[in-house]
Amino acid sequence: MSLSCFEFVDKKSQLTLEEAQQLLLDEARLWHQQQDRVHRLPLQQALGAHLAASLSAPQAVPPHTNSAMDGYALVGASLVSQTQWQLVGTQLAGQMTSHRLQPGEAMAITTGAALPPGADTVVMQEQCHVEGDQLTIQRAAEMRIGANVRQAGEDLQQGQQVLAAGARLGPVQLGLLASLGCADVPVRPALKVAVFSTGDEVVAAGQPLAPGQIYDTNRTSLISLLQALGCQVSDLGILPDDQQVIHQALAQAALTHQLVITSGGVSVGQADWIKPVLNQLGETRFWQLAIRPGRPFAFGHLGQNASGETCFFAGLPGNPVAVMVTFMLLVQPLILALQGAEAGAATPVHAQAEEEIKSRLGRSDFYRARLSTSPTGQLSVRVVGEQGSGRLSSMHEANCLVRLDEQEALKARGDSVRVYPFAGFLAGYLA
Ligand SMILES: Nc1nc2c(c(=O)[nH]1)N[C@H]1C(S)=C(S)[C@@H](COP(=O)(O)OP(=O)(O)OC[C@H]3O[C@@H](n4cnc5c(N)ncnc54)[C@H](O)[C@@H]3O)O[C@H]1N2
Ligand code: MOO
Repeated sequence: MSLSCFEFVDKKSQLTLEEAQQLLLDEARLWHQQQDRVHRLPLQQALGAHLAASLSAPQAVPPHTNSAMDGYALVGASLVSQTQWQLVGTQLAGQMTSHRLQPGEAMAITTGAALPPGADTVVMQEQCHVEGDQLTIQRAAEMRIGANVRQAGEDLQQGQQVLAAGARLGPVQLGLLASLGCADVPVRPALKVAVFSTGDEVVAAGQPLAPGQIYDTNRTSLISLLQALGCQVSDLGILPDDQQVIHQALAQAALTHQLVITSGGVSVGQADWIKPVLNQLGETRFWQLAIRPGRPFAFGHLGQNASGETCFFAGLPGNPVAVMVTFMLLVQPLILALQGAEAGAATPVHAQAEEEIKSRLGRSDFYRARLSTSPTGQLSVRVVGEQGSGRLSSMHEANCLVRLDEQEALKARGDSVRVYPFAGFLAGYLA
């Protein structure tokens, strides 16, 4: 809890967002050089994981040339010379006839069935007429040779790189690997992350509130954000504003995790113990950023865990919106990098300001806002709701953050502004 009434700020010691992001990515790169963590997961357990190695197609997809329609397979050149074809059998999906079709012959075929030898064209059933074993085709001469046929390897060729190392495995990527017959994949193991809330005033949901107390918002937000990134999360509860207890709890958590995250107690108040404890247990790599919300943000190391790996620490501010914003801008890129992702921090898009926007202070200001698309495809954005960093309800109204830097103190209506859509952060698979 911050009890100090004065705000003394040494602006020179505050990193910009980009400086902080770069430092986090450098730390993650170093960490990866020190250990080569790979394990194999069955495809259906690999959602959200990152590939540890690039993967090439062991075989072509589709493996055989096949029909895209239910209909009749024939020799395409015969469409101009014939008016009738003799039906010589049926090829269902999963079957493989050895009969080689001659120009005057046709074979009934279903969607997905391999083309019989000699055939190169399929005519849709709806354009055909069958009597006995004789097939006639409406406007046969207008048909395209090669119509309704999917060539072997037209989706993926054998040996072609399908996914690069670091790719995030979402539903699309997992489907692609399944189409190649992969039963399991080499991935980076899920990051083990411990989450604490801190503060004497903070109470877990389900308990009665005494005067002066509030419910714990941040643990729930953080745990769900971490789960969406595929982390293995330990919910370690709420710590009181007590240096000894915090010291003990962080030291213990550092033994079995790769990242420990706290919220609250990271500012300059009399009861803010996070920074001193971080310095006792390990080291602070940076503290205080030139962003709002989220200036008090501590990043560092808590020494080594029981596996000999560096255990990272992120001390987020207590205000619930500052938690969300610093997670999106800083913790998420760190986690993605530690989990071996190829993508870095989210990049902004540009949109027209629907109204004037003023920056409030000499740092990067992130406003909760709503991004819309006009019928002509023009992106526009307006700030929504109250911007106090304790006011989570305006986060719910918003679908993006608008960023105004120190040198962009005022944006007029119609000016272009930088926007970070939540979809880019929260969907994760887009990263
Ligand atoms: N003199 C100064 N005071 C403050 C500064 C500063 O630079 N100088 N920075 C302000 C900013 S910016 C923020 S953000 C806060 C961050 O302070 P702390 O990280 O020490 O956080 P607390 O003081 O513990 O809490 C802030 C606020 O958030 C509420 N909180 C805390 N944890 C939770 C939780 N789990 N769920 C819901 N709400 C929580 C807490 O009750 C406070 O209201 O410091 C400013 N002060
Ligand atoms: O981190 Mo604070 O007020 O900038 O929310």
